[in-house]
Amino acid sequence: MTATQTDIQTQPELQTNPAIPPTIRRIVLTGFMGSGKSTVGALLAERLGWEFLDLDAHIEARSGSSVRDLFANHGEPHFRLLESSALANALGRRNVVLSLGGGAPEQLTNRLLIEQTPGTHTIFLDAPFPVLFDRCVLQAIARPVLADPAIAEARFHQRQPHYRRLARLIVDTAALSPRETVDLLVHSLQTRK
Ligand SMILES: Nc1ncnc2c1ncn2[C@@H]1O[C@H](COP(=O)(O)OP(=O)(O)OP(=O)(O)O)[C@@H](O)[C@H]1O
Ligand SMILES: O=C(O)C1=C[C@@H](O)[C@@H](O)[C@H](O)C1
Ligand SMILES: [Mg+2]
Repeated sequence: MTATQTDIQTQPELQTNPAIPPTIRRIVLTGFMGSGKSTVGALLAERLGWEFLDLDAHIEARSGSSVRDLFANHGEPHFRLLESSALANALGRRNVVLSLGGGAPEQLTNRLLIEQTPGTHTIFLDAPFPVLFDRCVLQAIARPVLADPAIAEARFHQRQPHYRRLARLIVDTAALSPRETVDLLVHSLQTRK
């Protein structure tokens, strides 16, 4: 553990409702499947006292179907249309931590929406593909895009530049727990000028 992480964990004032710059109106978490967007997003929202919105759950609520059924019954292109529409809707909210699906930044229109919505602070949760793959295998969540690991790894590499370009902050989560990742994010947000 680094000195910075130790310092963060021993500062009790960082634990609840930390003040972050008022110019940040929403935090968007991006990264590949298994990077922890949903897990970290929920914890971060709790720490900030903000709403948490998971884009996959938002799509499921709006369509009345699971992500798995949307892929299986209508195909990925249809899912991507619903994802773009749900994203546009979600970006209208303030004081929200929005966790994207891993593929949302593949679409140019989605990247433009994220970049051009004022007050949006995007954070890229990164880790090497094998780490992410192992995390996903341990979870009982259906991820259609992981069905063929070789294709999934190719998409991981294709997406990396998009994740990076969108991000104000990039965090390598490979050696961190979800809690340590949140501590790091809160500290970074608080010290942002
Ligand atoms: N440092 C970490 N940060 C976040 N999650 C971690 C970390 N280490 C291990 N994990 C675990 O990895 C899994 C990440 O799953 P999660 O569903 O949050 O990923 P995701 O990025 O939302 O994936 P998807 O794009 O498929 O929605 C969880 O089981 C979480 O506990
Ligand atoms: O990386 C992807 O393409 C996906 C990630 C998940 O969050 C879901 O949005 C869906 O399974 C597709
Ligand atoms: Mg998720």
